[in-house]
Amino acid sequence: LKKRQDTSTPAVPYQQVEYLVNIAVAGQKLNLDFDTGSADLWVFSDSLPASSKKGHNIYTPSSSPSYKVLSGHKWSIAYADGSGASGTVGTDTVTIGGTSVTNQAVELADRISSSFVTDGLDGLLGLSFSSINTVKPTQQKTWFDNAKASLSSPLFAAYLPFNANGAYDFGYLDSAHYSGTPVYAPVDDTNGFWEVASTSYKVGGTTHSLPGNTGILDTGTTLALMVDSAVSAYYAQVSGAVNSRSLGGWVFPCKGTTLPDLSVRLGPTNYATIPGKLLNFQPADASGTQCYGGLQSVGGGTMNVYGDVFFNAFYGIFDANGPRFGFAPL
Ligand SMILES: Cc1cc(CN)n(C)n1
Repeated sequence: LKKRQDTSTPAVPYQQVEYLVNIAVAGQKLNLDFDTGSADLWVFSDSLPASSKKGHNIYTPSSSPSYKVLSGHKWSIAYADGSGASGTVGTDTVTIGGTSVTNQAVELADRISSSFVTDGLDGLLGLSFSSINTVKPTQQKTWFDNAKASLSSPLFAAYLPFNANGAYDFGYLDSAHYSGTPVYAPVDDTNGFWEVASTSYKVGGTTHSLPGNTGILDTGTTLALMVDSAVSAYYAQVSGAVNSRSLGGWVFPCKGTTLPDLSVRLGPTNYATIPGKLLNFQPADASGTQCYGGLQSVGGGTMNVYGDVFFNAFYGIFDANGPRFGFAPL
């Protein structure tokens, strides 16, 4: 698994950093973004315009003897960051690590939004619940849903250390990827996400309650996105922090700032503490004067999004038995 840092200045509320994993679709190797916040497996296909295909690995169904068209099926997905893709559907054998799934729905993109052209990925592999897969008229299952019966345990775990190679462990927990003992929170899959109760947080020695709030564990989102009251309370602890419209979110002086830790409650009991040093995402402007925060606003609603910033601090365990989400410090 390779981490790719998107170094462009954020023009949108948060950047997409891809965790690229090499998978083989019928022997054709592709770098896919493993996304626990969506349920579609889609790939750059040869039906894309030549300009979109440049620099990418392209899946060519015609050169795969095991590919079958899923006739009359279409898909179309729109992500929270404004990106999107759509196309047709087939099935093929998809192998990750040592596990192959035959007749896996592989969604062929014939249209993709511009951000995917510049990103180093060749598609996405959805790892949320299959209930939000976008294929019509017959909804399709995720690779994990199809694979889990053949795994030693019906779980996978995300190991995504900051600025280092990471891994996804399917079917087992790798003790080299975490410390201590994992703690677990019940998952409510009603919305198709790995969603847990997240009703309070701690910053600067104060505990703040967020009655009725939840959080989704989303490896496809780069940052931690929380409701505005929490984001304001956090940056109130950071001198010089401002919410900059022009820079696309909360920024603070790069020089001389020590960011506070942020503890978020996951489930009924446990808090996960993200060290402040992981909450400095990147310089927000060419001069490097202002730095862009790893915590940004989720916009409206009561659902926080715990993205890669969270996984930079915690091994994340997605366990279909329950379902439940476990975490342990890296
Ligand atoms: C492409 C993509 C995936 C996600 C998270 N599920 N976002 C926000 N964008």
